[in-house]
Amino acid sequence: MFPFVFKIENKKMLFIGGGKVAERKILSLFSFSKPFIKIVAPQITKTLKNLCNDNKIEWKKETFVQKKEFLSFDYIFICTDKREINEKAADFFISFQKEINICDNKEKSTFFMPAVTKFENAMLAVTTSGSDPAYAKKIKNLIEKTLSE
Ligand SMILES: C[C@@]1(CC(=O)O)c2cc3[nH]c(cc4nc(cc5[nH]c(cc(n2)[C@H]1CCC(=O)O)[C@@](C)(CC(=O)O)[C@@H]5CCC(=O)O)C(CC(=O)O)=C4CCC(=O)O)c(CCC(=O)O)c3CC(=O)O
Ligand SMILES: NC(=O)C1=CN([C@@H]2O[C@H](COP(=O)(O)OP(=O)(O)OC[C@H]3O[C@@H](n4cnc5c(N)ncnc54)[C@H](O)[C@@H]3O)[C@@H](O)[C@H]2O)C=CC1
Repeated sequence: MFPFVFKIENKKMLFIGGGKVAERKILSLFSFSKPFIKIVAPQITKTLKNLCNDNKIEWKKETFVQKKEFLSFDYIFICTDKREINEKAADFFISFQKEINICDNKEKSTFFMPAVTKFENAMLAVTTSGSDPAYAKKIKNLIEKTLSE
């Protein structure tokens, strides 16, 4: 594992599932940059619907099925509340060497979302590589608080 910093401005990101976890990740991405984001899910949160209405993201209102068109995305975030669906989707994208982040499967994920925050001239990302995400959040909050004092 290595904590690279990627330019994501013109990248295409696919979200499978648009619930609370997807919403948190999308807001986190948007607080740094403006990638192209498309969600495939039968239902999405109110906040995500608002982003759609403002043309900030796109929403395909359907359950996920494996399609070649999804292979044009650079990063795939798999965040449904159904473990078997997540796993099947993950295997599909892995077979095409895609970068994938799965909300409930750190073993199969090829990248993780760190706990992040932004300062005027710096950004902070804390990760435990999946071993304790709540701890990553705690350290981030602690450093954020200390630096803003
Ligand atoms: C592997 C990873 C994959 C990924 O999602 O990228 C992953 C996986 C899982 N998280 C779980 C639980 C929680 N995750 C959070 C919070 C965050 N989780 C984030 C990242 C990651 N989470 C990646 C590893 C990153 C790392 O370790 O460094 C953060 C840092 C970034 C973000 O998501 O934006 C964000 C904080 C953002 C912030 O506020 O700054 C909280 C706390 C809370 O929500 O307040 C809880 C409740 C914890 C508790 O209660 O103990 C579960 C169990 C689910 C279940 O039980 O069903 C799994 C699944 C598993 O472990 O397999
Ligand atoms: N990575 C992390 O930080 C965390 C991960 N989790 C995991 O994330 C999972 C999802 O959590 P929430 O977002 O809170 O759930 P949620 O219930 O809010 O959202 C689930 C989303 O999946 C969609 N969905 C369901 N079946 C689908 C299908 N076949 N195709 C496409 N979309 C489908 C739903 O329409 C909805 O948009 C949890 O089950 C848990 O395992 C939970 C907490 C933190």
